[in-house]
Amino acid sequence: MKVIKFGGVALKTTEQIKEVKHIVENNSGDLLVVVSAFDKVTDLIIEAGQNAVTTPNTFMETLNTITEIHLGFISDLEIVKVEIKEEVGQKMEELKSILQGVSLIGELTQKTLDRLMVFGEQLSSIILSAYLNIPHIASEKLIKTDNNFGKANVDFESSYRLIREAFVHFSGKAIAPGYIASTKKDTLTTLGRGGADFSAALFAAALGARELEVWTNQDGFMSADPNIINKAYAIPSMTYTEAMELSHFGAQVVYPPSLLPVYQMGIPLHLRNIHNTKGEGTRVDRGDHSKNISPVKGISSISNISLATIRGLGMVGVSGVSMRLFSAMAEENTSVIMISQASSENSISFAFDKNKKEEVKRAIHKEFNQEIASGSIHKILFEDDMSVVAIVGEQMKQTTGIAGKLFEALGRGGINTVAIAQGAGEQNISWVVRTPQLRKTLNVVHEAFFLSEYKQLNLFLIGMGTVGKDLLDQLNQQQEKLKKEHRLKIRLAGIANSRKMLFDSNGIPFDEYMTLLDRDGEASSLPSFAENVIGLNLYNSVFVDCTANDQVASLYKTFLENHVSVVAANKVAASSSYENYETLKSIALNKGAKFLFETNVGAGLPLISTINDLRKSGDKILKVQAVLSGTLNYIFNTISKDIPFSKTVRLAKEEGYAEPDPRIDLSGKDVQRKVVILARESGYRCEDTDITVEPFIPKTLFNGDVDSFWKALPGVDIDFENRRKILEKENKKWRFVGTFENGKGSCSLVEVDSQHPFYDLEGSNNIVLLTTERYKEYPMLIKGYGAGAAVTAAGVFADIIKIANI
Ligand SMILES: NC(=O)C1=CN([C@@H]2O[C@H](COP(=O)(O)OP(=O)(O)OC[C@H]3O[C@@H](n4cnc5c(N)ncnc54)[C@H](O)[C@@H]3O)[C@@H](O)[C@H]2O)C=CC1
Ligand SMILES: N[C@@H](CC=O)C(=O)O
Repeated sequence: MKVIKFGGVALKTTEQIKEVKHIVENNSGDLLVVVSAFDKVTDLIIEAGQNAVTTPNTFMETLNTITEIHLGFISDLEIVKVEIKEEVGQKMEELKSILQGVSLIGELTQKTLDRLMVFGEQLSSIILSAYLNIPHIASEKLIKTDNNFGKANVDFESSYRLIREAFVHFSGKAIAPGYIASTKKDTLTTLGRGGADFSAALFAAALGARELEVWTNQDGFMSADPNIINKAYAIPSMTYTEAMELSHFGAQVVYPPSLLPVYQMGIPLHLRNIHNTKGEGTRVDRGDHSKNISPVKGISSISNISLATIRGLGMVGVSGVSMRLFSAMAEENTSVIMISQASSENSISFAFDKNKKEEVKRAIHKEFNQEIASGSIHKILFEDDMSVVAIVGEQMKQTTGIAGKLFEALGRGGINTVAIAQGAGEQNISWVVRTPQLRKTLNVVHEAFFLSEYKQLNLFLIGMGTVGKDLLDQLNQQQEKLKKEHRLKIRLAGIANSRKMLFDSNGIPFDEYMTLLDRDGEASSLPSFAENVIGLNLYNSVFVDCTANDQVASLYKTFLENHVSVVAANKVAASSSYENYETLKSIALNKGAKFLFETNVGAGLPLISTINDLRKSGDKILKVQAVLSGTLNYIFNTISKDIPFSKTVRLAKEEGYAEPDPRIDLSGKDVQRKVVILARESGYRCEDTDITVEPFIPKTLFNGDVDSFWKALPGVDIDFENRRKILEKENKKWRFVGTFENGKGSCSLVEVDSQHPFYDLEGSNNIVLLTTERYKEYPMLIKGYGAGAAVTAAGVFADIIKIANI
């Protein structure tokens, strides 16, 4: 014998019902088909009952809809038996007269509601019996319950006996309505919403079925809620305990009480999807599932939860507090979904359905009246808009590090866990989060336990000039390699230039971003960019700043506070006031985000990271002497009798070395910023006023706007040429040198001879001499390209990858 159950969602359309017929016909051997009401019918019956109470006769409209649904199926399924139409007509008359009674009395008791609701399953089983051409069995006569109407408790012994007696000579196929039952005195009852699963499980258990197959519109138990996680997949197999745990914490695949009868009798449960009949579904049985790759089987979650916390020193060491609390909840018929109690016992928190808040309040105040009055319970706190999330798996108890991995992932995702619980059975860890963080929580945990094959970063980039564009090209070229060799996926979730911005949480293709930005982008606005980044709430979000803009730099604080890491090519933030620099660093630390700006000094050269590594290993930076401007070094290497100073500046701009506003380079400001950043990273509380700058061109050039600067610039060419000739004769070179010692420093143009370590410094190269306690006599030397699109973009890229920790 096999039992197959079809839920209402699998009985939604004529096509689905035709599929049901295939499934039934393809099952050879003895078969019992258990059915729910047709889709939506139970809800319509409840609606009709409620209408009957409030406004007499308005139920007729709903009743007509119910009639139409059933007659519609009879006609579409081409059921020609006249008796079926008559039987359905009779049932509808019966239903109507009960509704009229409800309307007259103006009251709808749970008992009467049960009386109404049985019609759904009765009608569907009558029609399907005719369509499938198999006999119909009256389940209500075989499943016996108490009179707890609405969700009656099953009398297993009597039910099993009656079912076995009814089937003693059975062979072939039959159909039975699910959900409905009756008391000892034959009063009709129901088994609770979803109870048709339960009926099927009772039949399967009583008859020792070889399998119970349940057809819904889902592929089975999923690794996480597929409405939230689009990468969720069906779990092929699991134990009864795992299924029970997942169901308890919100996985709505099978009605949880149904698991007990099949578990007790060891009957395999197979969950299938009517929309995917070829799919494997999920098998729940006593088999050994320990060979599964992940010890965590699935994640489930329940929203619409409230959390109550009771605090009081008077609870410490007092026995029976929990017992009293939960008995009080039981008296109010309130189910406690999760409990968390600190070992100090001075507080206990529990999660429950938010609709039960009044009952919970009443129960606490009634039970702990005296303790509240005496102050031994001093605080009762209710928090709404909560969700409970659980990871479930029987193998979790044999695996160390699950909790560590879970809470590390949550921490990195910036998710605050409000309460935590893990039973001694170690088959689940459940925790409470605020509902707005639920989506991110599920993503983070799903990735940590199920998709750890790939790590994903979500990038948001502002600035698509020299550096930004090159970065996007490099990301495009490297993406496959990163996926293959490092299991890292980089998703471009948002971009902006000064005109437009575009977001797509599924990823903007790296090779099409400009076309898409132009076509679909909205007007650029920094506050709205930040709102989008934070609103999207994607895990592993990274903001990348490839502008030189101070307004963009002012967004970092908000990003870091919201656990979005920041990678900045822009030097404004790290060289702003020490207070701001320190604040950003400490927010990043506290929020588990990263604030990285390696390219702020020496472009792609590993300067900041080297200084950090030296300091972490106990070294102390004593002095730094450096050439830090790619632009200036290029200018002083390029200037000649044929190429005047003003032209070298233009060339530096064209080469992509100069700042968007080249006056920042020529004024020495850019080098001053870099020295400030190096001093700070070396551990000194340095402000820009601690680093003096000696200008080498007249300050008047910096008055006015950039256009007037370009116009005035050739005015200094003759003076420069005269100075250059003398320098050439002396076989010297100009180097703009930045230096600091003990947190104080300077930037100035220095003439170096061929003996000087900075003499041979080609093109736009930078050089840095680090004198430390360990590198004292022979300072450490770092040298190489100090500006330019490719090397800077590569430096930004390296910072991004550091965030992924691969
Ligand atoms: N070019 C280089 O060699 C290096 C540059 N950097 C830094 O990288 C940053 C970018 O430099 P480049 O790419 O060379 O400059 P760029 O001028 O070529 O690009 C900057 C881009 O930012 C855009 N932008 C400015 N404000 C914006 C806003 N509010 N919203 C959207 N977009 C905005 C501009 O339209 C421009 O396209 C600068 O902070 C620079 O100091 C750092 C190391 C080396
Ligand atoms: N304008 C800068 C670019 C790098 O920081 C320079 O020329 O060094």
